Amino acid sequence: MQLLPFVAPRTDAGRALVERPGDCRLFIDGEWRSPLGGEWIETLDPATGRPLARIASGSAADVDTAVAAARRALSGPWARMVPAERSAVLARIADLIEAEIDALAEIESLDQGKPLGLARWAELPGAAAQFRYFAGLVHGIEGAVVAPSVTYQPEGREVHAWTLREPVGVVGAIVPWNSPLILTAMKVAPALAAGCSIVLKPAELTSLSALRLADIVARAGVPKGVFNVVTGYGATAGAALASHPGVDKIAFTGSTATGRAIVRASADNLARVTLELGGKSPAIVLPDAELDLAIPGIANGIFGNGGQVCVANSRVYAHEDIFDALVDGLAAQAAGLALGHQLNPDTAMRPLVSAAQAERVAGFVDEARRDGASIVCGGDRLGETGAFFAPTIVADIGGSHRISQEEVFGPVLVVHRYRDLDAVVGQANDSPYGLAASVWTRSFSDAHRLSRRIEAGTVWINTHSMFDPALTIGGFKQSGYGRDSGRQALDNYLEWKTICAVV
Ligand SMILES: NC(=O)C1=CN([C@@H]2O[C@H](COP(=O)(O)OP(=O)(O)OC[C@H]3O[C@@H](n4cnc5c(N)ncnc54)[C@H](O)[C@@H]3O)[C@@H](O)[C@H]2O)C=CC1
Ligand SMILES: O=C(O)/C=C/C=C(\O)C(=O)O
Repeated sequence: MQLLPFVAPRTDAGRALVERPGDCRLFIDGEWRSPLGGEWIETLDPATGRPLARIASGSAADVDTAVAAARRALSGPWARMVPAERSAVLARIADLIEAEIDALAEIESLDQGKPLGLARWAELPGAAAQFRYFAGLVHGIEGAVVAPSVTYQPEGREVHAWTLREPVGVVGAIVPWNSPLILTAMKVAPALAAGCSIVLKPAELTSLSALRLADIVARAGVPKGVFNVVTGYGATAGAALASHPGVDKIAFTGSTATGRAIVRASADNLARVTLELGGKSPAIVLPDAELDLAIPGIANGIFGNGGQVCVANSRVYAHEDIFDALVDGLAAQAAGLALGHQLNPDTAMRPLVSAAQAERVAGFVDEARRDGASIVCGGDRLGETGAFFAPTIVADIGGSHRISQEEVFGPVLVVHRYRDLDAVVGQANDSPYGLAASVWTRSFSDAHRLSRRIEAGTVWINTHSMFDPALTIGGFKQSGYGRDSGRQALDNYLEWKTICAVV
């Protein structure tokens, strides 16, 4: 298959990555610093395998320095800033992301492999929107006046009590590589809004947009030490941050296995932890579904961003009356997706984040094939670097097979046929995960009843993967705990303090 070719970047930032790969240092205490251990990691364009930059490989010593800076910053001007000022700084971050969005989009697209249009028109506006939304919520941080019923106050005195919200302290934010800047914004915006200081550890494959964000955050007026970025591997920089006694809270998005490791690493410090983990989200298609909506919606939910989306609808349960029409329609959508370099404006299906990820995805599909599954379309790695994976539909495989149960994190859809709606709810819920689901039907009453029975943090009706800063997102079961986005996310970064006074 012919892949759409590389197209030269249009911004200075994009051209610099392609033409002059340089070194990207750590951002600690308001300064760019070389890693103490002197180690670097090469970051590649996943489509071509060509180097874009070297990022610093942060060590435990770098994490120590960053956490110390973040602790000092907690008693600095950021914590004392009045809400209107802090809100204005967050809004300025949003303004700067928007002003520099073309450069940021090329950085994100080249580094991560996502189509330029997805970065430019969806994810980066989404990142700016997170900062704008939490800029608004800064004004809503408030406690309550409480009327206690205690009877043991001294004669003639009164008891007055009230609650305050205070920043939780130093936040260690660890984010993955699938949607780097928006997932970073989902942690950093509410943490800043709450008055916390932050040490961010981006994914080693995709750190470039986080480093550009550090520059933006500083220019927006966030004081030094409040926002620090330590790039590096999970096993070194990530593990050091997760176990650091100076960190009050860990906010993590990534795999369930690493989520467990983070809980273990933070246990001795009893750091507060929120986890947005893996998923195996089902789409349930009823016999009366509008296929004109369901086919492109489900195709986008699994093939968009190469299926590297935590909420991707990687399992479909289609009623037998519409199964063939749905699967034919999905296969036609898959066939219409042009694979190519992420900067090519005609590319719809991008390379996966790395050749290793494509290899992992191929492992799932090959195993299903060996176990008797039908490969309706796709099924193979493509391209010079092997990072491309064709959009794939797998049928005729049981619900307990690994490909129906585990997070593949690639453009691979498993389709199951059902007859009985009650039984299909059980099948949809037969998963260790509970991140998201969708229901496709013309009957709002069926959709409403089903959505109450599905074990998932989000249930979409006649759509999938619809994100908004105001809509909280997070998992049931082993998809994690705590929430990103929405008012609920702000709570992750705030403590309650009770004041009780005899007057
Ligand atoms: N649900 C989601 O949003 C994501 C799910 N995944 C799943 O995980 C699979 C493997 O991808 P990985 O890159 O290995 O995911 P990962 O969960 O290990 O990586 C996410 C982040 O955690 C960091 N990390 C890794 N080990 C760590 C540790 N011991 N302590 C602290 N931080 C650590 C990484 O450096 C990265 O910044 C994917 O194929 C996919 O199935 C991966 C990324 C996101
Ligand atoms: O585009 C958005 O607004 C959010 C994207 C989020 C993901 O890709 C994810 O959580 O995996």
